[in-house]
Amino acid sequence: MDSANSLSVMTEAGLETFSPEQLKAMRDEFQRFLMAYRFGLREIETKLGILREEFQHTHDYNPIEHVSGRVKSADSIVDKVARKGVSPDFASIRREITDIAGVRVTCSFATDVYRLFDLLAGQDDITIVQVKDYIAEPKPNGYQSLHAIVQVPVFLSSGRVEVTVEVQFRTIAMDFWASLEHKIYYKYNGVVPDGLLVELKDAADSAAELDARMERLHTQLHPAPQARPRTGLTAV
Ligand SMILES: Nc1nc2c(ncn2[C@@H]2O[C@H](COP(=O)(O)OP(=O)(O)OP(=O)(O)O)[C@@H](O)[C@H]2O)c(=O)[nH]1
Ligand SMILES: Nc1ncnc2c1ncn2[C@@H]1O[C@H](COP(=O)(O)OP(=O)(O)OP(=O)(O)O)[C@@H](O)[C@H]1O
Repeated sequence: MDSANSLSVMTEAGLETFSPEQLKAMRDEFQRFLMAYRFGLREIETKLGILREEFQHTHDYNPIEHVSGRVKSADSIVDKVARKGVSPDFASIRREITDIAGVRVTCSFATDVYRLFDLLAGQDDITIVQVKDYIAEPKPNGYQSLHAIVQVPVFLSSGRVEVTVEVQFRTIAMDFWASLEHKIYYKYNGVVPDGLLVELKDAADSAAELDARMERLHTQLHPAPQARPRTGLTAV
């Protein structure tokens, strides 16, 4: 073994030494593991892009303000594996860490949040693993969003794999609040002073009120479409 380039690591089995070839194989396996998540992310982004474009064309209305996606960094995965006490093997990480690929869909109105969720969830290649509705039941700190853990098929040269993706649906106001709260949480290392927590909860309530007002105004501008007289024509 080329001891100059080998690496010794203390594992549960004791001190283990890895050769350069073994290290390269581990790196390749990790890259392949992450690659599937990149493809899964792309599939979901494509589905959302299609819904957005088709909705604009058919209804002259765009329910999506913004879509952002990310694959968790290696450091962030390692941190989360340690924090949650997940066994450090690919099968366990795949099963337990469900937000390695994540997409955030920002809509103008809460009705669009649910509409988008229904349109994505209703697609027959999408499997819904879990839904958390923090809009119907906000977190105690005021956080609101609709979270869905979904699986989407990706076709690799080795065959079909189901990739898990976390999709967060929220309004602009919810997103504004969440990004500020995230910054505050990190600035105070998770120990936010009580006064700030109260202000944040108050701001979340104001954001929810603003959402409700904007939705009411929007409904006046765009009343729910009336049923059209039947013409015998079928729209595609
Ligand atoms: N800013 C902000 N983001 C949140 C909050 N709660 C959840 N999120 C976001 O939503 C993600 C998943 O949250 P949950 O669906 O509640 O998942 P969980 O059960 O807490 O599991 P984790 O993925 O371990 O956080 C987080 O990684 C954040 O991106 C919150 O209070 N503030
Ligand atoms: N589903 C998602 N879609 C898009 N962006 C996300 C999603 N989840 C988190 N992010 C963003 O990705 C960035 C990196 O986050 P990271 O993956 O390190 O941690 P996290 O998911 O926020 O938290 P945790 O590791 O505790 O689950 C942050 O700016 C975060 O807001």
